[in-house]
Amino acid sequence: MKELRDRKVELFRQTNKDRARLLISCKDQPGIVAAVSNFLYEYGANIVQSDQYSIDPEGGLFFMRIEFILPDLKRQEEKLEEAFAAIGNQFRMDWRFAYAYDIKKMAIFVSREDHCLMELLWQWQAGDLVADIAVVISNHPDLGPTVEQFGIPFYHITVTKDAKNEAEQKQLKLLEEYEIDVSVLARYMQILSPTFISSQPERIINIHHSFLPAFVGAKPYERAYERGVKIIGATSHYVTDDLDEGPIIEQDVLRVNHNHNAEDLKRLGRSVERSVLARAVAWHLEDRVLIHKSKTVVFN
Ligand SMILES: Nc1nc2c(c(=O)[nH]1)N[C@@H](CN(C=O)c1ccc(C(=O)N[C@@H](CCC(=O)O)C(=O)O)cc1)CN2
Repeated sequence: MKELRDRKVELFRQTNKDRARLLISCKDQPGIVAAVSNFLYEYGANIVQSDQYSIDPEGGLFFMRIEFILPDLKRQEEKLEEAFAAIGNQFRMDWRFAYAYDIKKMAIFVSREDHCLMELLWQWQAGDLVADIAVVISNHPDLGPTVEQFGIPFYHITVTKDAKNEAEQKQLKLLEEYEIDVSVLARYMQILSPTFISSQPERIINIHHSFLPAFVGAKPYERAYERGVKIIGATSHYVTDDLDEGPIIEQDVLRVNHNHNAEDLKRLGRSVERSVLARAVAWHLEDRVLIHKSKTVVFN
């Protein structure tokens, strides 16, 4: 299976060696699309996907994701970005280029529940999730053997209420050592400190096992059962200091009824959690998610 994955990743790299994405947000005004598309045309690029969105009522904000092919891209990266700076300045843009061949390094944090972790590992092993899953970190030892079967390093770092900071320092050291681009909390049941979050801004993705904003925090299924809900759900969001209130990337729901107890809700919810997290992670890896204040624009 490793050979299959390696072949798929290498094929992805070859197929996408000239593919780049340009992500833009700025104050909406006439001429942006023309200026950007003309710049790419004059630079010899072929635009293969272009999405944009304007929020008028909230002060006229413009968001754009444009995907293009530019022959011999790797050699032109620096000059391309230097040349685009003039347009960025002209429209006062927040902008960045992302390159498909820069496959993101991912850390997965997990506690004891394995379903979200396994979904990511299965998709990664099949080559469907294009990431370099460099390390799995857990506050429990249970999933070590499972992870190591995939050939991925596993670190058990105990987290206690009295020594959370020490644990986080060890975690952060690993993220630095593995040069992690994105961390995924796959049912990781520890609240991260502001210090930890600020070291990875807008690069920590969580799966919360409820249809937020309902049932923020711990034990959402038990609370949903007590409330007598007819729908359960899952929400994937970026992690911020405000628990489970970060920008939402993806959500989904499932109908339930009076026949289902709390354990049934957990069982039924697991499939929703897995698919919601996998979509959210894939969109982040493909640079399809733009964040604005407490919300996202997802060009999927
Ligand atoms: N700063 C943030 N940290 C985390 C977030 C977040 O949005 N901001 N999301 C959570 C995930 N989560 C629900 O999805 C969650 C996890 C843990 C808890 C909690 O109360 N944990 C206790 C310890 C519980 C235990 O030891 O089993 C705690 O940390 O004190 C609530 C919600 C991940 N982290």
